[in-house]
Amino acid sequence: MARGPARNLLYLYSSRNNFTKIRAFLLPNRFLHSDFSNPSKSHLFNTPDPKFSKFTPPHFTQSLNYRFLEFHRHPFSSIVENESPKLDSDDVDSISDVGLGEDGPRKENLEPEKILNFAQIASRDPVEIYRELRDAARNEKQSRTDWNVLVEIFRSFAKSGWATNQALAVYIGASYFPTAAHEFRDFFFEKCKTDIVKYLVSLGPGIEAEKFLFPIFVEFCLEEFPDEIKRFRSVVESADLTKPHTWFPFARAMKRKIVYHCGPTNSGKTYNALQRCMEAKKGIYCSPLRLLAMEVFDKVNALGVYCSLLTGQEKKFVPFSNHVACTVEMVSVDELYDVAVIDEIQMMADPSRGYAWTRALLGLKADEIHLCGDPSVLDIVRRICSETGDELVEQHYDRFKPLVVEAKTLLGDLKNVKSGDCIVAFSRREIFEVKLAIEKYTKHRCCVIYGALPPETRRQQANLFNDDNNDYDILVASDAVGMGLNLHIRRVVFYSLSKYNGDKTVPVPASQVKQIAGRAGRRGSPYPEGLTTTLHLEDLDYLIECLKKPFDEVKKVGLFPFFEQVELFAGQFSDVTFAQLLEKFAQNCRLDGSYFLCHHNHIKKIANMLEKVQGLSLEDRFNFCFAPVNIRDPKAMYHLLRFASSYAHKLPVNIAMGMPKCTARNDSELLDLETKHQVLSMYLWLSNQFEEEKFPYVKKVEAMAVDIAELLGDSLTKANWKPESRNPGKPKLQENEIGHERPRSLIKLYEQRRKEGSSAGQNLEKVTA
Ligand SMILES: Nc1ncnc2c1ncn2[C@@H]1O[C@H](COP(=O)(O)OP(=O)(O)OP(=O)(O)O)[C@@H](O)[C@H]1O
Ligand SMILES: [Mg+2]
Repeated sequence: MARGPARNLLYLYSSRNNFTKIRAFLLPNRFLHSDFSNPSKSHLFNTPDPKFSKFTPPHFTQSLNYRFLEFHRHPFSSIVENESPKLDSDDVDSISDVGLGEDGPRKENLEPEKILNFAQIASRDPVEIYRELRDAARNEKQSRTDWNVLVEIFRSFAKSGWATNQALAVYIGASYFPTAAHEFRDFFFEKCKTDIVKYLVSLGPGIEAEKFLFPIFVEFCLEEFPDEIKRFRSVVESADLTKPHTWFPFARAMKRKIVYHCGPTNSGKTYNALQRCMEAKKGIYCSPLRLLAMEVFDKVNALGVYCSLLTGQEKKFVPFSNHVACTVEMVSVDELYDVAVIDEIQMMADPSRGYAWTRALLGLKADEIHLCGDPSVLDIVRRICSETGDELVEQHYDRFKPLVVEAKTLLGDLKNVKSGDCIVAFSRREIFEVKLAIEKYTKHRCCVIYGALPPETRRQQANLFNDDNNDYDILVASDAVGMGLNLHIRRVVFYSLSKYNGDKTVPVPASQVKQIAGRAGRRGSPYPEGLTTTLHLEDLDYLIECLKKPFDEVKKVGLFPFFEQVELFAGQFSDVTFAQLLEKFAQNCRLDGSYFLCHHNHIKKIANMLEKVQGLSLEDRFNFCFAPVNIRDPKAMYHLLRFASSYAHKLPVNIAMGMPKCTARNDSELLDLETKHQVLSMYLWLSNQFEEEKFPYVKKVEAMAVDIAELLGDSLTKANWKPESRNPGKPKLQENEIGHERPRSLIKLYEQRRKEGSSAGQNLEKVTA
């Protein structure tokens, strides 16, 4: 296809290819982005080609090389990649010459000469445009209408998310961008030239104009703000979380084999991975929960393989053991293992704790690593393995027995519960309401499991439920039941399918519904075939929808900086609090496209509370902030503050907490026991993070924790009172007179209101207020 200058113009306004895309290879920066994101296609642009000669003046290549270096080194490659035009040879060949396209800027009625002029402006080197403006004596006069459009264009530029992101690439920070954009506007207004203004006006306010202005803006910034750029650059470089696989050179030096056991719940993933681990000379099992680490510790030892236990709270060293069961946060990336198991690998995407799984996968020094989990992170694990150079073997599993949905439901009446049922509710309050109602209106007795209970108590309740020789044949549980415990559940009944997320009540995500429902029917239990249903008929459709839904593919997994990285970053600032430092880190850190920075509001809340404690080093603060504490429980927070103060004053940290004498007689006594156990658990955790001599009461605290866990278990088996709320501000569900039936399905209301077109969150808040 012959391409003369006239045809080149038509390329610009092709109807099949949008304007941006085509303009992309006419402008140096766009050109570069293509080059950068897809080196294999770079020949399209780098080879001197007569067909583009009109748009590639000789100095262009020079300026391109310079930019290429800049962008190549810049940290936000993912941003640039996302923005890069996907231009390939087909794009060029398929450009039709039928006329103007829909996507172009207001060009429909432009005369050919104007198009030609604009094409020339669009294709000019921004460096040259910038210099021309800079060297101009003053602005050329513009019409009022054009001026007004120009003002709008610059207003939109200053607020542009796209430009703000792109500016990071040249180390103009997001907080500095508005100032820089403002100065740029003043500069432009002072020097503007009619042909450029006309071209901008033809584009109008929006992304097209922003993309045209941006490279000129960059030239302006490089010349005007070298100090700011330098400062921001060193801040950004010290918050570099890109290429996390390079943080573990020893693991990278190894030839590791990764085996991904991929499948739904109850399909034998953990069983098979553990078998392999037990056969190895030296193995480690990384658990998502303390409870599960304890289960594996017991199981492996019972099978005759010596195994130690390591969690934040306890270190049980078994003599001669070469195996260890630990919580994933505690895994050592220094020790060498033959086989490692990382359970529930999909937790890599957990907004708060994901970093611990990512670290284990990237950093473990093991010849063989077995990952167990659902398929949601399979793709990202493939990507990570191609970066790390590890071999990946995939083993896919199906459920031993399919999960059956009971369409009848409980018809809204808890009297229809049957032996072996697990009723799942999503708040402590609902759990106790359900227990109370079942025990009042039926002959069944209930065990309870929820997140605030110590693992020992959850286990005791699980054993009580699994044991056939007692009346405790119903389990009432929160989502804490979704992972870890070996439970003999015949049927999972969802009391509701909505959950308070700390802000508002929302439907429970499908992946969680699947995980919980999948607990019904376990191989080796008296009920190998699982059933699931809902209390209310109107929730059934949502349950079925969730179970049918394929697993969402995870696009990003969590990361969090090590202390050393935070320390390096802290060196850039003086006079900022630790919470502010974390905030700044989050604003400035650089991440590759497959990673996100884990939520750290919890850490910031503790950091703020500890701000008034003098004498803690940065490292002490960092460690205290990870303490396992319920930030919504003021008593627990008070004890943490007290521990940190004693530690800072170099005093022995004491527990100073009375021991309850008897089981709880009401809900507030039960809440008190829960808090007391959490405080003891926190003490033990801290004693493992800091020098033990600073926490001299570990033995006493361990004994107290065992006693309280027992008291909690005994209290729960007797509990027959109405629940209280630890957090009075939290929305409560409506209660009906007898307190065991919800009046209406929240999910149904949610769906209905969503159909009506208003926002789900607002609606549910109305329902739950
Ligand atoms: N080959 C096997 N022989 C005997 N028991 C098995 C076998 N495979 C699995 N089991 C038992 O089946 C149950 C479910 O297996 P496992 O815990 O490995 O499933 P999973 O896929 O990891 O489920 P989850 O997602 O719930 O963790 C366990 O009690 C396990 O001991
Ligand atoms: Mg498992």
